[in-house]
Amino acid sequence: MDLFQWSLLLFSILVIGISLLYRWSTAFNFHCKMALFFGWCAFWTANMSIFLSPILRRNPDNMKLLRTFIWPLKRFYGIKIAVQGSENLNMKEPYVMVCNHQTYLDLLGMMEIIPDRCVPVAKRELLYLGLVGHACWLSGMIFIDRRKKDEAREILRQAAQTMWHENMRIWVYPEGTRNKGKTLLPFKRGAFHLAVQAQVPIIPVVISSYRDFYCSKEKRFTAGNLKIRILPKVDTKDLGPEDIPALTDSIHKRMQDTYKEICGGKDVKP
Ligand SMILES: CCCCCCCCCCCCCC(=O)SCCNC(=O)CCNC(=O)[C@H](O)C(C)(C)COP(=O)(O)OP(=O)(O)OC[C@H]1O[C@@H](n2cnc3c(N)ncnc32)[C@H](O)[C@@H]1OP(=O)(O)O
Ligand SMILES: CCCCCCCC/C=C\CCCCCCCC(=O)OC[C@@H](O)COP(=O)(O)O
Repeated sequence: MDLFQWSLLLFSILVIGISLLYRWSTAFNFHCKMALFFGWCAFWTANMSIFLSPILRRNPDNMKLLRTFIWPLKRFYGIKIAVQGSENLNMKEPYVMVCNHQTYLDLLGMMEIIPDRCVPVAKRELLYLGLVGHACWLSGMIFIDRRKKDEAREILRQAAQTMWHENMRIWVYPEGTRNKGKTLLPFKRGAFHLAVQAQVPIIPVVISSYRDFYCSKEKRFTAGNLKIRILPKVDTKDLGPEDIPALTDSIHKRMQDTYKEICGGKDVKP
């Protein structure tokens, strides 16, 4: 091989090496940040469960603790969260909040705006995460088994009865699961039945796409900006079960349009 061929070979090795290193370091960075996320949540919930359970009773007020624990995470990650429409939460009465669900990181956005005495509806599997589950239970979260649909509806019916009595707000991810698609999934009806049964307003919340700074498939997680838009309340007064399909569809459409708007006017991949 002459000098030119040697230098070509060396150059190719360098380019491949640097791009591999970059890929590995991006993936390494991603895994470290995700480990921090789960480790952080596990650490604080375990502390809450072990040290505070003797003095705490199951109460939605304990959500304040989870909210405080989570708060520093966005700083570590360099995620700037811009909230629009927070005035729409200035209500004393109970309400149901519905929000789109993309990744576990939605917890950061949720805890940024979740009002006092508001608890999420969560999948029952969370309860089985030991001390994490216990802390969630202590915070008054509502657990449903998504496979036992009748039981889930009954749990929500009971929640509807206690919302006024206990002055509670409830946060539901109406897509029912995390969604990495370009558009919102069709909504499950539980949140809307809940609001109609309790005769409380619904407040739609939309979180913008994470794709600029986070993608689990590409193992990419950098600093970035997130927008949260809280939409005006939708009244459910005098609505009955027959109105639920139309109510669900109209809120889905508003949230879908808002998602598109806050993601820069285009369908995007989170
Ligand atoms: C440091 C800090 C750490 C913090 C760590 C932890 C933080 C943790 C945060 C946790 C975040 C965790 C986040 C998570 O875990 S998200 C996952 C859990 N959450 C959900 O799944 C909520 C969304 N799901 C629903 O709302 C479903 O509807 C349910 C599960 C209730 C039923 O499922 P199903 O598949 O059956 O629902 P369908 O909508 O297709 O409806 C089918 C039919 O049933 C009718 N129907 C529906 N509902 C009701 C009702 N209530 N009363 C009377 N009827 C009702 C409906 O009209 C329809 O009938 P028709 O209209 O076609 O005739
Ligand atoms: C480096 C990995 C280490 C893993 C250690 C696991 C220990 C668990 C520690 C902390 C748990 C934090 C709990 C975060 C819960 C976020 C709730 C959530 O967003 O659940 C997803 C659910 O809405 C929908 O579930 P699916 O999309 O149907 O599934």
